Amino acid sequence: MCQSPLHDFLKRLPKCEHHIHLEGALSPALLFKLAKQNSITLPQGDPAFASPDALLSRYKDFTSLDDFLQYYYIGMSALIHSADFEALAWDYFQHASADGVHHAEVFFDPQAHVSRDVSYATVVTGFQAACERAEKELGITTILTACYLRHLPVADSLAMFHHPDVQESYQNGTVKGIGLDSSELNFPPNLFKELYGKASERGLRLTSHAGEEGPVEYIRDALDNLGIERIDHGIRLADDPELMKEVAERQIMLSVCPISNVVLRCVKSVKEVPIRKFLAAGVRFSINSDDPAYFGGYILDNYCAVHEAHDLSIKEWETVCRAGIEGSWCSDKRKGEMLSALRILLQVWEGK
Ligand SMILES: Nc1ncnc2[nH]cnc12
Ligand SMILES: [Zn+2]
Repeated sequence: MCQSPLHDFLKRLPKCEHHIHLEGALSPALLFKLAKQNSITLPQGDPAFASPDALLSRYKDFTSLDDFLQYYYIGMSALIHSADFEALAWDYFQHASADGVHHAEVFFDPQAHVSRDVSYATVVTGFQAACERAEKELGITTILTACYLRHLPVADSLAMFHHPDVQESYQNGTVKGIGLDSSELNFPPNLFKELYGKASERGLRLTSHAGEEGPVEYIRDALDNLGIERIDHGIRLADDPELMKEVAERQIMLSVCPISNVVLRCVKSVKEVPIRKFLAAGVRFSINSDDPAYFGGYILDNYCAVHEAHDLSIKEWETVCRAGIEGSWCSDKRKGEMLSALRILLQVWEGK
């Protein structure tokens, strides 16, 4: 818990999370439990896999995005049955609820499972069950977004997109958007122009990681060639004031992940995340956890870290919270409910 007098206020803000990879919510404890249940052998040669505690310690030492990703993909090897995916997502939703999340737009990586012979239907059935439970038991509304892996050949992403089960999930609305993730450097967004064109024709929501480890030119590329309506991370946007102005004018939201940026060494500290530049330029952004089980912080930890580093006023927190609600892909009715919750919180807080 942070020491700020605003901790309770930050916790009670009606938060929307837009950047959380469900596979990144796999704690070492759950990973080891599922690996045992499913008779999966974890890498013997790496001392990090000696125990859940050893793995947690290794997570404190990531040197780059790719260094993290090797553990992220190994971790997934423990996920086999629908019930495993459901347990994973349910674990995340419970954390999210405790942190004051009202609406969560969650990523998953279909290619990383299908390549291990775990079917798309198995993955989606499990995640969807947890989403339904989150709405019923925790009042959290959800949207599932399928991310495509940019380190794999483009043809793989197209084959996945056209798979009948994937098309069915887009048709019936179980999965509403697509994203692009994994290793960023040397995999510019324009490689995936055809994929995004097809997704746009299908009426899907479009987002992409850009400007995390990669340069600001990848953000321009993703906007121009993929037609994205949201930018995941996007911290390099501050390197190009003209583009920053355009993103602000077009009301394109960034899903910023401050603790992730520090842990993966994209910045030296949360102070270096350009929160104040974005606020000054009118760039809309939300604050998110990315891969909470790997980076040691869920969404509220990220809010607290931003507060500690940038000392936002109540008015500025209102701006951030409102941008997150308005930039969500849920219905206007749902946005209205969250905006009322924000209004009520602000009234109560002013009266204190
Ligand atoms: N931070 C991140 N960047 C790119 N791909 C990811 N997949 C999971 N987390 C990621
Ligand atoms: Zn991410």
